[in-house]
Amino acid sequence: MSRTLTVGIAGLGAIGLHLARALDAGVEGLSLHSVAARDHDKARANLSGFRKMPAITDLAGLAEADIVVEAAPASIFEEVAKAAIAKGRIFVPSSCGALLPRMHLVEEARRTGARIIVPTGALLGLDAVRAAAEGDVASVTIETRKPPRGLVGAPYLEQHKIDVLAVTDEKKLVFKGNAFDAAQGFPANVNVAAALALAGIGPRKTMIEIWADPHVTRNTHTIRVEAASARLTMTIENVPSEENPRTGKITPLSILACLRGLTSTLKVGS
Ligand SMILES: NC(=O)C1=CN([C@@H]2O[C@H](COP(=O)(O)OP(=O)(O)OC[C@H]3O[C@@H](n4cnc5c(N)ncnc54)[C@H](OP(=O)(O)O)[C@@H]3O)[C@@H](O)[C@H]2O)C=CC1
Ligand SMILES: O=C([O-])CC(=O)C(=O)O
Repeated sequence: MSRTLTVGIAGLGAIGLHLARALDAGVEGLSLHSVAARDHDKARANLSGFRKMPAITDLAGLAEADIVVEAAPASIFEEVAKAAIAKGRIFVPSSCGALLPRMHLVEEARRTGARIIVPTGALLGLDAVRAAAEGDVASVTIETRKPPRGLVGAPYLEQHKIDVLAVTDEKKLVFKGNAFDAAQGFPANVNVAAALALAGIGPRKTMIEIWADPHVTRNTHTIRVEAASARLTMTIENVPSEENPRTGKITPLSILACLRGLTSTLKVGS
């Protein structure tokens, strides 16, 4: 019989709170152990209806759990990651764009026996991309189209004085480049490109276009892969979450599915 794995969650926002609720409702093989939040009073209020109250801890305290899920702003990614990896835990990052310039954490995990498991998150088809990348891949591209409010606040837009809220008529290409640069310029908007890059041919070769599109209501991502084994064209249209329009509602569900796969007897997909 496999044992129950405990879960700690950093951040109780669009991803973290939904995931915490799902775990509290009961998932075989998993138990919610602790959460870290910026505002503990708000966290206590959010957790008040829970069947079993998790500990409210600081970021380092999360590493007492077997699995640490990071669901917080990218700015605190390293603190969460380092503590979990130092203790040899399973680290599941949401802000996976923040992993790209910190690949030394993978080396550190190798040393401590930790695992870093990047969930598919708001994207799709990473099983097929990983499979294709076991063979020869000529190109991987992603086109991201979001309602303008889903891009507000990105440092790249501020640096280039692009006011996405003024995009009300024609859709506008606001960024074209590689996934590494996109993750720096849009740390809260294109984690999907980082996950795709890690699944496939890496952040410098994975190319992305980001469009502010007033005609879409959903965060829409289209992946195209040209490989020796297959040609992939896949689109996901994510319903933005109420709490954070940058984040698709599918993201906490994807992380839950990922966590379930860590303990389930029957696992589907690679
Ligand atoms: N991999 C993927 O496919 C996706 C990744 N993401 C990424 O996941 C991350 C989380 O997204 P989302 O849940 O939408 O973000 P939210 O902004 O909704 O939630 C983040 C939470 O973190 C909390 N927080 C802020 N500072 C700290 C701190 N020092 N310690 C503990 N908690 C803190 C915030 O609290 P407060 O509100 O009180 O400040 C908030 O509750 C983001 O980096 C986002 O870009 C999002 C979508 C898809
Ligand atoms: O990748 C992200 O950070 C979020 C995103 O695009 C989505 O939720 O569709």
